[in-house]
Amino acid sequence: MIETHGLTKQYGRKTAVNDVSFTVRPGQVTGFLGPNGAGKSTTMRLILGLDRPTSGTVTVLGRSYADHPAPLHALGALLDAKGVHPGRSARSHLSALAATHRIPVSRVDEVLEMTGLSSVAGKRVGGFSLGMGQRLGIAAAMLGDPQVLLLDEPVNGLDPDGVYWVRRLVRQLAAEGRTVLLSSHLMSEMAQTADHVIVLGRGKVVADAPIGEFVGGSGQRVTVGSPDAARLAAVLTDPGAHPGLDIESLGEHRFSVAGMTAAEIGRAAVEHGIELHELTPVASSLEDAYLALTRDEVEYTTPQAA
Ligand SMILES: Nc1ncnc2c1ncn2[C@@H]1O[C@H](COP(=O)(O)OP(=O)(O)OP(=O)(O)O)[C@@H](O)[C@H]1O
Repeated sequence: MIETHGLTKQYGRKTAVNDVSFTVRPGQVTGFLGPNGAGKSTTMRLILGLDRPTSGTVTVLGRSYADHPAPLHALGALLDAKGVHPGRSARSHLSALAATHRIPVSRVDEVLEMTGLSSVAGKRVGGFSLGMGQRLGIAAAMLGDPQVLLLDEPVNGLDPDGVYWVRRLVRQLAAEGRTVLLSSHLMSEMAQTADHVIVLGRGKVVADAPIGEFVGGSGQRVTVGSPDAARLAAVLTDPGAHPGLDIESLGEHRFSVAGMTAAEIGRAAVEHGIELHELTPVASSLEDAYLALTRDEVEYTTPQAA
């Protein structure tokens, strides 16, 4: 379990994390999302005691990370996969880490095996690919068999096989009752991995919900196709007819509607004698829900493509 209460971090005049309170529960994978600069890395550093909060508290298994007598057994973290001496071998890196906690060498071999690195255990880390470096970072996080895992962009640089492996690993760790906090910018991957999502925007929590609720809450859209699309759109948007309706054009003969069911649109078309060629409810994705929520929270925006 990770708990934050009123967690705030200021760097000079910049408030990177602003009064953030959340609980990351055991037995599930919690996705940690947010646009660039939203405060995810800062929050993770605060959880790990690598930075001191300006105010508020953060605990791991009921106490601050620094107060754990053997922190590697409480929390394993993957923050920056490049933070390893390049001249060392994977095995010597893990062995040095293990020695700080009197973790037996047999556990080093176990995590090398678990992460698929046994065959390259003696090779210099400097020659590792990004994906191998990520695997080594995950091996280090797993070394102390911790109850809590904090993984910042663990699939970054991994090939599809590696992405699948991380997904299965984190699902298994959660099924064992561990607490897993996982950040990623890959929404499709997150949708397949997380049970719960916490979304930050400009340093604040903008969503904290089970993934189904988060995706469902953004509402369903219906794609409508008609040779008389403009007239149908005009009927639907007739003032007062359907307040809160949102229509997006998808070309001359198609548009997308939020705020009405397919049945309601079909009925309106029949009532006005308008021919329909398509009426498709489209389940929104995690990506849709995320983009809708964070549209106003993005600190560094990209100009819209024309
Ligand atoms: N050491 C620092 N000094 C000054 N400002 C900082 C520092 N660390 C982070 N910031 C600022 O705090 C804000 C939050 O940054 P943070 O790295 O936590 O965001 P993030 O959500 O992890 O972003 P990304 O997805 O890009 O990794 C940003 O505006 C960043 O510029």
